[in-house]
Amino acid sequence: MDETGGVSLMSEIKRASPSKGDIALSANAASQAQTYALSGASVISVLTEPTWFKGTLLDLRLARTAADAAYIKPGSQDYERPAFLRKDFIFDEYQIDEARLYGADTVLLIVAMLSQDRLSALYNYSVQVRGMEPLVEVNNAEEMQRALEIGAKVIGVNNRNLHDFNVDMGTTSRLADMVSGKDVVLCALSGISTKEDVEVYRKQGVGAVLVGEALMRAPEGQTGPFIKNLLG
Ligand SMILES: O=P(O)(O)OC[C@@H](O)[C@@H](O)c1c[nH]c2ccccc12
Repeated sequence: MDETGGVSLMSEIKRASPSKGDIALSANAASQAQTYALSGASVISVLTEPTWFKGTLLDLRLARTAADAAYIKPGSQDYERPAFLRKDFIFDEYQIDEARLYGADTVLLIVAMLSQDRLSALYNYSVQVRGMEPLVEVNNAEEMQRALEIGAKVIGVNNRNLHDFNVDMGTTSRLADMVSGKDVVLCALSGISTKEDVEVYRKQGVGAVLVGEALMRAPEGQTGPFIKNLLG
């Protein structure tokens, strides 16, 4: 997918989560996004959900604006501009419009949350009306089948089970065969924190990894080096 050994990084801005509680409450979305952008992240995922993740749509706008502004600085053109993902529980077309308005390039659609009809309608709306190819999240073979049925091209396997929050890093690996040879970018989501994790997925044909908590917990000044190490 890119020059960094084939695996792209989707770096996430996430202050809190239902499974981990508070992670980085005082995080500044703008500076976090600049660091991600200038360290080689291909996608910046911004949690906009307020109740469980303590995010806001304003975080998305600030992150997008700050990352764009960073590219005006001399010497900042070493990396491609990252794409922005609105991470939220999307169940209505209106939220897709909202995502666009606040600076997102695309949205997350969670298969487990939607009937097949609604999943398909939201997917088609995003692609055909807004020109945005969503990240479609699955957690098992049945959901993967549903994602393939609607024609999803970017499929994320969440290693975290949304019912009990257990993380099983093998979840992505076990489903990888279902997309091999298809025109699909397979993404591994959750629980990723080391170069070794990324390497395992790279060998299995995973195109992108999404990292949230590990990046949000990186000590001050260490986020950039952490990213470079993950990708290097
Ligand atoms: O913080 P981690 O372990 O790197 O995981 C991030 C990511 O997978 C997670 O934020 C996520 C995956 N799917 C979601 C759906 C909604 C909200 C959040 C998510």
